[in-house]
Amino acid sequence: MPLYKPPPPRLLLNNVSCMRNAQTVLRNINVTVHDGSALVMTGANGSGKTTLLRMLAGFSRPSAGEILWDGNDITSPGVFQQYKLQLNWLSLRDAVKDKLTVLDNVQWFEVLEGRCGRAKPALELMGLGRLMNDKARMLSMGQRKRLQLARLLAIDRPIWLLDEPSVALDAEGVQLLEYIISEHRKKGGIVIVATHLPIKIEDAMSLRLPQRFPRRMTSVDMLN
Ligand SMILES: Nc1ncnc2c1ncn2[C@@H]1O[C@H](COP(=O)(O)OP(=O)(O)OP(=O)(O)O)[C@@H](O)[C@H]1O
Repeated sequence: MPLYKPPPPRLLLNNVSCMRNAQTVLRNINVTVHDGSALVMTGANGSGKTTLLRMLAGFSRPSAGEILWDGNDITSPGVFQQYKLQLNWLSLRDAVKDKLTVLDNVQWFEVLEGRCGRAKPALELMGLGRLMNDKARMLSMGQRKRLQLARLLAIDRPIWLLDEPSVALDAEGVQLLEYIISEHRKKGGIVIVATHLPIKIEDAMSLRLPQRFPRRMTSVDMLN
């Protein structure tokens, strides 16, 4: 009788390490991520959160170890072309085009994705409905972040890589972020977040990256 072989995890970080300028930024990271799960990365400034997200996005390669998607190394050329279509990337650099309207800023990405009809509902959900026809340069920092989140919804890819997604959001914005993350996971989506600020994500795995250098006394310690 053939033995049942469970499917590989959607993502597997297998002993991933990263060197930058001859220094180790990340050492032997092991994480297993299945559909519908969330991973929250925390750690001091410079501990490597963005570096790990960038490797997951395929912008850079691990110096040792491997990142597997459905059991395949994401850096293999044939695999990477498929893998990158699974990703939705949100970073502090917002890639918002100031000269375009708020709606065009979302629809443009939607069209590139070969989709239509999601931009308006996504902007409404993120509370930007009445600003849709304004130029994006009119938006505040928090509104720009909401626009980025509307893009995630309009593009609707399964793996979300979010670098500091709650920065600049007000309390309602953070609740909306938590809501869309929860809804995405219900559909089997994966969410990987790097954050310094608390975000409520149910049953999330947590990865606290260690401080890279021995901590020196700062003026904050002296004040305390
Ligand atoms: N392209 C690069 N070349 C050299 N060093 C780099 C490069 N990118 C990042 N680093 C270094 O790698 C370390 C980790 O940076 P990273 O941005 O991943 O940290 P982080 O945990 O996201 O920090 P923060 O909380 O400040 O956002 C830092 O010391 C940084 O200087």
